[in-house]
Amino acid sequence: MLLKAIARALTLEENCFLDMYGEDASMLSIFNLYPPCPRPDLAIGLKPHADASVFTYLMQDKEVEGLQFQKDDQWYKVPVIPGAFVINVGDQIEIMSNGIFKSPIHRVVTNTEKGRMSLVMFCFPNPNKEIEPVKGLVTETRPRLYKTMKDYTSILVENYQKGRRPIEAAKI
Ligand SMILES: O=C(O)CCC(=O)C(=O)O
Ligand SMILES: [Fe+2]
Repeated sequence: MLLKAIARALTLEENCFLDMYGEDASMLSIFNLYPPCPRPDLAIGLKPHADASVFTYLMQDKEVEGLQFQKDDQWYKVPVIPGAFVINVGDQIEIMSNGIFKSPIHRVVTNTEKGRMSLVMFCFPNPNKEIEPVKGLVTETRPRLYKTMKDYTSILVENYQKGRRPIEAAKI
């Protein structure tokens, strides 16, 4: 649905993202638990990162804030809206859209009072499937910015603990 909507928003053939994503895609679900922290100034809940997924569906704690997104070197809080999903664009949409959709940097901060829980669901194509910028988004004025990639999750694993963004490995 979302992939079709993105294609239509860019006036592209509506299956162009979906065909690359494939029918045997997977979803990885993780519960995150952030206990209260006596020194939020010293300890981060989740360090700044961008998601390696195509999309991420996030169900936040219904009471406790903590998620922040970075834009122009500033951090912006995501408000708590009980029952709402936050849908985040991951690195693989950045690649497929040739950089039109950006996979944003985000982090989770702790607080002294309350623990926080979240449920994240990452959508990944099959690791054998190749992803690359869709043809309709590569033009003379907007050259191709990313390589053809496969098994992007393993590129994340190679780079994450070294503090490097996996998307850098995909850039031409
Ligand atoms: O806990 C959250 O609100 C966000 C978690 C997150 O960004 C992640 O697991 O990638
Ligand atoms: Fe994340």
